[in-house]
Amino acid sequence: MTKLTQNSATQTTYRWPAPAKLNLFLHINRRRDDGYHELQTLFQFIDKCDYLEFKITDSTDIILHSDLNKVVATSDNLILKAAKLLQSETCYQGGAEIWLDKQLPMGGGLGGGSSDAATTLVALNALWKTNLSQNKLAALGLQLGADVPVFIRGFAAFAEGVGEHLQPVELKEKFYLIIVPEVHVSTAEIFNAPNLPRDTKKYSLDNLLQNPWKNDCQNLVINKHPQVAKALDWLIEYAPSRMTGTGACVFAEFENKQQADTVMAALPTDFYGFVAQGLNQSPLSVYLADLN
Ligand SMILES: C[C@@](CO)(OP(=O)(O)O)[C@H](O)COP(=O)(O)OP(=O)(O)OC[C@H]1O[C@@H](n2ccc(N)nc2=O)[C@H](O)[C@@H]1O
Ligand SMILES: Nc1ncnc2c1ncn2[C@@H]1O[C@H](COP(=O)(O)OP(=O)(O)O)[C@@H](O)[C@H]1O
Repeated sequence: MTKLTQNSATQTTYRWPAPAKLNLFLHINRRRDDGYHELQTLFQFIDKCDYLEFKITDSTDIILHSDLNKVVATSDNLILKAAKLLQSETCYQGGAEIWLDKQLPMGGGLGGGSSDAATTLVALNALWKTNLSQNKLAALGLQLGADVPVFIRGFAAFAEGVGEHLQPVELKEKFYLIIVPEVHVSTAEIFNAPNLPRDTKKYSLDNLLQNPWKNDCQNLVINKHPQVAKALDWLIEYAPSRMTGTGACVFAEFENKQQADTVMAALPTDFYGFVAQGLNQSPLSVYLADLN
């Protein structure tokens, strides 16, 4: 991975990865009084990432350079929210310029926005030398989204609660063919749907690992979005396949890269997809360890 790069302002900066995740299974156990849902889910990272570059500035402004500014309002951007949260929490007196190289599809259940937020917290904590512990960063991350803590912790994990109780797991690092249907699925809309199943029984991790894996949001999304159903129908002919998160991306799992590449070569031209490997350690935590 190239670490040093020349950004548009011709400064030499570091290129921090913000990897995607898959939910290898996703069970919804209960709706809490605050509207959030208790889940049991299995997170694994994949080796497909957004990349962020940071320059520390004397002014307190936080400036983001990205095409994303055209689609996501500045006030909603999780990168800016993360940087401002860290700044106010630590009373840091400077700011930052940030460059985002967006590679991950948005709203696909791959967690790109949450991962960008986590990388921003981890990178600025190092560059600003604000020295917050990982526990503190994960707690700040949770204020931004239920998925942010796993990206800060950096290990594949069995998650409970709303996604913040994390237990490390060693999984096979399989290869996945991921199809990105041309549809944006809103996480809030799925969780608010009256017919979402919300009563899957809680099981022990051992039990869950030994039984077939499923995603409780999948049927709802398939019924709403024929593009997701079509992608899954195609994939399932080749290998065990499911949806990640609240969709819309679907993935098939393979023991080796050659098998995944062979099916990828047969992908109909009206689908967009890519092959990625599952990772038990996040590229962000590998990167941080190499820097230190
Ligand atoms: C369900 C998951 C599984 O990974 O799906 P994806 O979003 O990646 O598809 C995540 O936990 C999502 O996490 P994240 O995307 O950070 O969600 P948040 O911004 O915290 O919440 C968005 C909305 O989803 C609902 N929500 C989210 C998480 C949760 N455990 N229960 C909920 O009910 C809430 O209505 C909330 O307003
Ligand atoms: N830096 C960011 N990257 C992607 N999406 C972002 C970002 N900041 C805010 N968002 C918002 O978060 C939503 C969900 O993004 P994303 O994490 O890609 O999807 P998902 O939660 O389905 O995995 C986007 O549709 C967008 O409105």
